[in-house]
Amino acid sequence: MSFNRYKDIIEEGDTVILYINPQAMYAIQAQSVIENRKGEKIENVMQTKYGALKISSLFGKQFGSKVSLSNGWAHVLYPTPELWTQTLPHRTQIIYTPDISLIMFMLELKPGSIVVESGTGSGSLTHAMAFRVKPTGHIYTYDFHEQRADQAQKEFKSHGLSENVTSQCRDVCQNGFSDDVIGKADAVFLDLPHPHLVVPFAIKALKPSGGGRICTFSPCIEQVMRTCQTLLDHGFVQLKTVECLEKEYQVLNRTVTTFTTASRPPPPASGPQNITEEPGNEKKFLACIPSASPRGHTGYLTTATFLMENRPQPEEVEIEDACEK
Ligand SMILES: C[S@@+](CC[C@H](N)C(=O)[O-])C[C@H]1O[C@@H](n2cnc3c(N)ncnc32)[C@H](O)[C@@H]1O
Repeated sequence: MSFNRYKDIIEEGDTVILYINPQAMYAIQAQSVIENRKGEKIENVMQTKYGALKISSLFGKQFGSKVSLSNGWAHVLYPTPELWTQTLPHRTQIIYTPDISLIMFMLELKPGSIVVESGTGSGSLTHAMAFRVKPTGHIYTYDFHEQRADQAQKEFKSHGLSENVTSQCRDVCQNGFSDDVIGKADAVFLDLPHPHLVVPFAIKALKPSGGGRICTFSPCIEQVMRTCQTLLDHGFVQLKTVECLEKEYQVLNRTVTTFTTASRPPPPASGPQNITEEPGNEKKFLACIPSASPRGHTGYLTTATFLMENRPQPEEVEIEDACEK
């Protein structure tokens, strides 16, 4: 299975997105047999709101086709990074597609880019970035939580992304990035509690030619202020902080009844009135209506460019101790 190369037919071991409707989508591992709690091998049957699905019934089916559930139907889709972000098992808070698109745009990622990322978290952003920089680019991603780093590594492998992603367990606030990335990165992305502590290490990771980009994701403005000050102190320029707020519109059929002066019913007396609308006064049209519950704040994205000539001398830079924070 590979997110990188499309295939047509579902086989054992593939990751498949079971799409019932926009609110009910599941990432499933196509395995015919699984172990139950007692360690016994049993047939893998998935339960959904619309009934059961025998996973082995998917083998040989084409991605995109319609499949029967015991009380309905669904479509089986090929996994893309966007669908994965909507269905992945959450081990942490994750970054969603609207922020992801903006991050990749602001970091100027393209095929061949080398990116250093921390923390890996649930790997939502990593999948999208790996897809963007393939076939020759690479994402080096770090998380200090051992199980998260291991699980992410397993997912990158099973999704065929190992050629484009290296995942390591490491505390980047304390120890910076590993030696193999020093001077290699076109871009650094930080989504962890103290991004300002990582700025000096980010400089080491960025290409010495300069012009490298950094982006940090921070849920609160105090963290943004601290990060911006540190970026300025370390020679970054073109600082910009943005917040990505998605406003969704629904396109719906609507009907309004218009009244001419002659056909307008008299003002109601007391009690309920039975107003019958005259034919010909109804107007049907397509309306564009803002969603009743727009998505709210996720985080602030701060980007900046590193200029080599602005690089501070070693004695000018103090690397703060993470333990003091
Ligand atoms: C919010 S999650 C990242 C989510 C990720 N961007 C995604 O889209 O799935 C933050 C991660 O940073 C990791 N982290 C926090 N401090 C760290 C540090 N000092 N070094 C490395 N990882 C760290 C946490 O373990 C956590 O998994």
